[in-house]
Amino acid sequence: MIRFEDVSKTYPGESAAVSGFSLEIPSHRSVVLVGSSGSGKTTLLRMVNRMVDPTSGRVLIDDLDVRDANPVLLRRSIGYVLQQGGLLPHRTVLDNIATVPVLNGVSRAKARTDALGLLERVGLSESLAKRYPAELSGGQQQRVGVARALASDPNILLMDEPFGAVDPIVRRELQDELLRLQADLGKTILFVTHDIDEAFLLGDQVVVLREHGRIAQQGTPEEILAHPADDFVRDFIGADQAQRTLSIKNVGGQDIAVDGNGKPVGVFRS
Ligand SMILES: Nc1ncnc2c1ncn2[C@@H]1O[C@H](COP(=O)(O)OP(=O)(O)OP(=O)(O)O)[C@@H](O)[C@H]1O
Repeated sequence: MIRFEDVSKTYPGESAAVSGFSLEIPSHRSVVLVGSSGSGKTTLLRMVNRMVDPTSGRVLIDDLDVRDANPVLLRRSIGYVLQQGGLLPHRTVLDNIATVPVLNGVSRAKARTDALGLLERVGLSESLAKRYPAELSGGQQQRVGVARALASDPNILLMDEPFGAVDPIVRRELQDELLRLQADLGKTILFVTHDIDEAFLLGDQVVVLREHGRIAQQGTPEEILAHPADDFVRDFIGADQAQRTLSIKNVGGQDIAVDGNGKPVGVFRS
């Protein structure tokens, strides 16, 4: 469990990036922070592994104040996936994945064998193991980034716009892969995005942020979609947009769903 207790962060010379944010992320669940650029998402995520220390308030992991943890060991114990993969350019795919286990004292041979298993887990062929990051597609790099984050078998995964830089089709594949992995592994995931559709797809709970990390609404995707808290949330989720407004049309005895423009989007099955 991760708990943010009334945390604020003001960077030197700036107005508050985050102001009075509190949230509990239950173990084995995925929570998505979604908000516009500058709403404080990355700042909040980085408070968990102490890449950012709050100006006030505290962050707890299973009742341990992260400020009492050694930052290096804390970071090694938490998986972290970034938008650009964050892979080490001069290390092969296999050694990128094996890096943290080796730092944690696992033998290089075992770490490499485990890394091969992880490649398969994230849907990559073993034939990529000896390549360097620059020899991979963007989507493959992100998969390696996920494998690397999983390598030390962390309880917590922090994911900062991990699929933001790939095209929509690859992005959808990566999202499906993450859902499959999460069904298997049950990690505690804190995921950051500015894409509300991604948030609804991946989050057990979704937290919609306004500026300064203020929570506009938190709930399941269903709750937020069914009952947006206010006009800010309604606008943010596009509740009134044609593609979210569905109705039923009967065509030759078959019920189909059409959006607000009358465009068919699906079929009802009994
Ligand atoms: N190291 C820093 N020094 C000064 N100001 C910072 C620093 N990091 C972030 N900020 C500021 O804090 C605010 C929140 O930034 P943050 O990156 O947390 O937001 P975000 O929601 O993740 O944005 P994005 O979606 O663009 O990544 C912004 O106004 C940003 O300019």
